[in-house]
Amino acid sequence: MSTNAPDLAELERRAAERGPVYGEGAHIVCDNLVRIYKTDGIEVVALQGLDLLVDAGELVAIVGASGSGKSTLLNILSGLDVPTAGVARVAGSDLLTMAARERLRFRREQVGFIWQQTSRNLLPYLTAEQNVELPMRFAGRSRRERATRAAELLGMLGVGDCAGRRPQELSGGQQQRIAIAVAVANEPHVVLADEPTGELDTATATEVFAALRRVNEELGTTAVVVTHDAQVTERVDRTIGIRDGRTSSEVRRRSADDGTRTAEEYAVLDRVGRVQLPKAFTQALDMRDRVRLNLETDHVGVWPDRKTGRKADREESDD
Ligand SMILES: Nc1ncnc2c1ncn2[C@@H]1O[C@H](COP(=O)(O)OP(=O)(O)OP(=O)(O)O)[C@@H](O)[C@H]1O
Repeated sequence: MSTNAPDLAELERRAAERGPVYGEGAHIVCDNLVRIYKTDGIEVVALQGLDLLVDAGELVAIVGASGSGKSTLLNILSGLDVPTAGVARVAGSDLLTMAARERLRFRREQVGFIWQQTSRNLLPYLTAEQNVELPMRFAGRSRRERATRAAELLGMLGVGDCAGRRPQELSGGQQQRIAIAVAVANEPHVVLADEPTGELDTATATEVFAALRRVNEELGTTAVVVTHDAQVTERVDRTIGIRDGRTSSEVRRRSADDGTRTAEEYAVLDRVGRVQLPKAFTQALDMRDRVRLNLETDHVGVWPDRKTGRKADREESDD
């Protein structure tokens, strides 16, 4: 062995010198997250190295084409599904290494989930109030505490008058607002919603999204919403685009002092320096296989490779 090899103390010193760990301080951390489904010997890579950071108290929307991996991501973050590889952490809980008992507790107490299908969120034979109390019963809360919190949440979400009614006696919008109350009953760190307004008309969808926003603002619950609803994406500050199982783009919206909203689109730069160019850009310039890069003082230029770009071929044959 070379006498120059670093000893243990030196290796520890070097490790301590490295910068902060990726996602340190973030509430939700996905680092190179992979989920492969195996059915009948066929492998489907639903997530292929997805990176995502969400801060505590944020409300973010996730968008993407059908099959891009949105539901897979939410199922992992909610503890329903286990990733194949990578890192997934929610409020400090490691979703890869969690034991079964911890996972059950995580699902009951740390996250709340709202499904698109109103019928999936509530038990049909219980009243709205009983539905909200149920997760608190599982968490061992007293009868009085359960009743007080259920009444507070239903009132806050504008469905206090529905407390004694069963789901079939309620509209879709009322059911979804009660589902939000159920999801946050145990004061979870995070609420996850998969197309919560997907089955609703525009006016009702607005009310349901307003209820979700209220929970985010007033209770401080971090919220991640998968949606196709432009109304939702226009109202959140951050919309994350997923393409082929990876985070590909991000739109940040800000409100100016006069109330107007401005949107800026970003591409995601991952830790190893990869950027996914939007399909519209690569198609417009016929970029494929490889591109030429140029470092300028304040930006990086990306050009189609003259040899592979079909337009370039045509231009060359025209010369
Ligand atoms: N349980 C499963 N077994 C096998 N393949 C699956 C399973 N769940 C999802 N997939 C596959 O993983 C990929 C991602 O699916 P996912 O449901 O996460 O996409 P999505 O973006 O939520 O789509 P949609 O908007 O249609 O709901 C798809 O190719 C899908 O067919």
